[in-house]
Formats: sequence, C-alpha cells, structure tokens
Amino acid sequence: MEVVISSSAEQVDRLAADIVEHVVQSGPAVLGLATGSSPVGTYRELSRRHRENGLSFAQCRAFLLDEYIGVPRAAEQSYFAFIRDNFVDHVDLDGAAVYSPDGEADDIAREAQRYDAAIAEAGGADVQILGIGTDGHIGFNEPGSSLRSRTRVKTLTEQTRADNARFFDSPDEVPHHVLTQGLGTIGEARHLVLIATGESKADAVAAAVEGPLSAFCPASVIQWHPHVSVLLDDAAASALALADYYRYAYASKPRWQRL
Ligand SMILES: N[C@@H]1[C@@H](O)[C@H](O)[C@@H](COP(=O)(O)O)O[C@@H]1O
Repeated sequence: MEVVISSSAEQVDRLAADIVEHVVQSGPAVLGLATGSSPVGTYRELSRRHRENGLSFAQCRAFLLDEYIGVPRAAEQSYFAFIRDNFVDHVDLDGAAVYSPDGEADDIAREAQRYDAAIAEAGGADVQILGIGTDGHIGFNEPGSSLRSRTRVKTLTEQTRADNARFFDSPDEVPHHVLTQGLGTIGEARHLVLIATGESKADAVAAAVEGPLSAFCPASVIQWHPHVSVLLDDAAASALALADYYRYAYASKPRWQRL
C-alpha cells in the first residue's frame, strides 16, 4: 500500500487522475467508479484532460460501486445520475458502457448476483476509485460487512444516512437500503485508489490504513490487497501515526516508480 499525502485537495485530484489516465492509455480499460464528493475533483480533472488534451475514454467500460434501492435512475439522487452528471456527460465514455446495479429491479437479490457476475465477465476493474465513509465504509459496505462479501443488499447506518442527507430534500428521504459491490468484489479490482480529503475523514482513514484488518472498519480490507494507493490531503492524513514516514517515502521515491 502506498500512502500519498498532498498539501491540497487539487493535488489529490491530479494524482488520482494520473493513475486513471495511465490505465486508460494502456488499452481498453474497465474503470470502477465511486460516487460521493471525494472523487468529484478527480472526475473534473479527467474531464479537463479529455477536453484539453484529448484523453479518450471511448474504449472504456465502467462499473459503479453501488446504488440506492428504490430511487429511480432518472432521479438526481441516484448514483446512476450522479456519475452521468459528474463524469460521463463530460467525456467520450459511451453511456451504454457504464453499468450500475438496478436499485429498482423486481428481484433485488438476483440483480445483485447478476451485477457481480457482469463485473467478472468484463474481466474485473483495472482501477477502482474509492471514497471512504466517516464510519469506514467503502462502497456501501457498512461496519460488520464480511471481508469477502459479494454484491448484495446492505442496510445503511444512521451515521451514513445523516452524512448523505445533503443530497436529498429532507433527511427522511435517504433510503435505508442499498445495493453495493461487496468487499470481496471490490478486492478483485487490480488497483484500488482510495481518495479522502478533509478532517472529517481522518479517523476513518487512520483505522483503514493503520488499524487492524477488521469488518468493524470495512475499508481496512485494502490492507489485504496487493496494489493500493491511498491519496490524502493533510487534513485527512492528520490522525496517521506514520504520516511523516509516508511523506518521506513518497518524496524520496525514484521517478520511474511514480505511478
Ligand atoms: N456510497 C458512497 C461511498 O462510495 C462514498 O465513498 C461515501 C463517502 O462520500 P463523500 O465522498 O461524499 O464523503 O459516501 C457514500 O456512502
């Protein structure tokens, strides 16, 4: 695992965009996309590179991490709409090649299995962007999630519902249930890129990076993965015991090893 601490959120966005650009330029790529505010700057930077430098996503396919159950795709609160509005509409990624779990499927359990299988059939994600919840969730894998779980229904904690209430007209409208890729599913992506900025994420980041590997902090599952980049600003890194070491290790990293 590589922990990179930047002095600004914009630098975090550029580093994440560098990783995605590298993957996209290496051939037809399968991108794992996260929603939430953490990766929005990365999507903005990738859109800029598309516009100004011709970075093309035309050969890519993309899979979302999760979706609310019962929120229609047409609604602006759906993650389907979020990724369209914040990324897909700004680049040349084919909308038909962007997949998300259908939170309105008649048979939700079957939809979960279908979605998991579709990711595997596509060969798995080459790079998976991740945010982190204040309770340590990734995707919507709340505390207690099996470290080998597959795509399935989860019940949101009250903390997560409160954190996400800003996207809804009233806190009561935040769904209680979601479909999310499991921790096992996410772990099959070839490169995990976890993005966190701001002090509100500091404790969750410290638990994920330096705490025990535990279902209590689902994001700690990244410790089990062979290729992880954790991209933080100073505030999100402020509770890390080894912050000085991570800074030194990155600053002294040979140029040829940069990605
Ligand atoms: N399901 C999403 C996660 O994928 C995201 O990482 C998290 C943090 O969101 P934010 O980046 O807005 O803090 O929120 C939601 O719960």
